[in-house]
Amino acid sequence: MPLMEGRRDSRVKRFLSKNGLVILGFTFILSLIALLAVGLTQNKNTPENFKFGIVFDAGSSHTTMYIYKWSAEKVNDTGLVYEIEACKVKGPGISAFASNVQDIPVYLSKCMGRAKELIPKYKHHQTPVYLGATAGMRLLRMENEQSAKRILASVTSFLNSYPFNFRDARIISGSEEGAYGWITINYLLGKLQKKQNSEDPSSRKNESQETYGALDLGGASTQITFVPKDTNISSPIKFMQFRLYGWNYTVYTYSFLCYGQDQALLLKLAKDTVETPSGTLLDPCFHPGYERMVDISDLFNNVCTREYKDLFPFDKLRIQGTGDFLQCQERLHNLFPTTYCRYTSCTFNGVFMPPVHGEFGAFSAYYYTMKFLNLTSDKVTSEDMVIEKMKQYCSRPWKEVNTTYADVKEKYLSEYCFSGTYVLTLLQVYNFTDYWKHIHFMHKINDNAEAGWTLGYMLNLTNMIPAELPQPKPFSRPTYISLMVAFSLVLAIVFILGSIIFHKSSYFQK
Ligand SMILES: Nc1ccn([C@@H]2O[C@H](COP(=O)(O)OP(=O)(O)OP(=O)(O)O)[C@@H](O)[C@H]2O)c(=O)n1
Ligand SMILES: [Ca+2]
Repeated sequence: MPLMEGRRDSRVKRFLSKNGLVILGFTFILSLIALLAVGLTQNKNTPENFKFGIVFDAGSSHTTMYIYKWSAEKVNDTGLVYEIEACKVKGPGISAFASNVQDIPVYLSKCMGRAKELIPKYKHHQTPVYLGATAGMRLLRMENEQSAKRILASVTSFLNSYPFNFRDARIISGSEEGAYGWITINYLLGKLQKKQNSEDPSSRKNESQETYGALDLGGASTQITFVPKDTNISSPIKFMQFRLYGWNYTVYTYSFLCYGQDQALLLKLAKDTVETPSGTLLDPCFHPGYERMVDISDLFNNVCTREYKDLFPFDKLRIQGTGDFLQCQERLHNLFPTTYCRYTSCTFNGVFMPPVHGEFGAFSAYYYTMKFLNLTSDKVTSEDMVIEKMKQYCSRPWKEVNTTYADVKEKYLSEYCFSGTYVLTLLQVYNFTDYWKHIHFMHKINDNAEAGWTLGYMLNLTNMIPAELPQPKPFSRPTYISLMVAFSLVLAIVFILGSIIFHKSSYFQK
């Protein structure tokens, strides 16, 4: 019996040494293939999952609806958000609806219809909708808080009736407007994510100065925002602190209410009327031959001009253009009192501002005006070049200008002499005189999105800009896959070679 058992044992051993290794090897290779398949499937490119966001910019002169689109997988990277639509709402700014709030649904419905068309239906419920109102509504709130509330309530109930994820409709502050504009342009210019490549902490200071300052000019207010050279100076205005992608920023921002283009023109006309009360105003800021009638009640029935209100023996003002840039500029300088300053440095009206520093992006009405005047090119490197152009442009007869640019809206066209002079004067007051080449007039940045506060607002509210740098993965996906394949192959080859050697040696031993 023991002999029989011994023989069976050795047969089993032989079977195992002959076929066992083959079975094991086969199983091993199958496992490797499975491992690779799982790795590759897990890491393969799935179709991109896009997200959308809607922001209404309810400005003083008009409302625009922006739709942004980005990849859900790359949510914390930067420069990946695209503006896919800028729908201009037909009509004035929302503050003009104080006495006819019932018309707000009709006013906003066309652009909301566009949003429904452009965003896939199954994404509607997760698409956030925000409306931010700026200086026009700030002024209305100062004049009549109830009216401002009624307008926002009507906007809220209308936007809520859509299948989107409506978040809120509110008046944003001037500092928010300035800060979000600064975030937008630096995000789009790649100034924030560029830091990811820097590993040298000593370069932190220089790098933080690399951001662009932001200059925004609207119809009713204007903002200036930048990282000052010296952030340790004592400031009566709290600097804003941001931590973005692992870096700290100390940012100065100020919003001048009533110093947007439209309100500044009213301010100028009101001051002129008070200083030389006459039914006819010879105005150097309009082209020779241009005429416009303005109601005195409209001119002074306004938060920005009411301090000049007086009794006049006429109720209409006739404006007659004389087209003289230098005289226009002299008049505009009167809007910016600079003599009084309690701090180390000021802009105007005694407002603290550190000296301007770094490169600046100038957008909205800065851009519209300078674009029309053909002054946005980088070849315009000095203020003198702008002055020469303005002298010549303002002196052109209105008739000639009107026929040359027949396709430009008359409201805009008639005011480009004024607004060009205003832009130049405002920048002089900010002290950009010897700094002109550092101003970059911009509209759409890198074909991604328009410069303005809306994108920064949405990035912030959807937490798309992390405070800390996302931890980079040790290997990129192609490297990871190649390494997996290479090591699996090496393992397989070693195993096959090993089993052949083992098999042969046990055969010879027999
Ligand atoms: N092609 C254009 C478009 C606008 N404008 C002028 O630009 C100013 C409005 O600029 P905008 O940035 O649209 O202002 P709002 O956002 O409406 O105003 P705010 O930011 O002050 O609320 C107005 O004076 C308008 O006449 C212009 O000159 N040319
Ligand atoms: Ca604006």
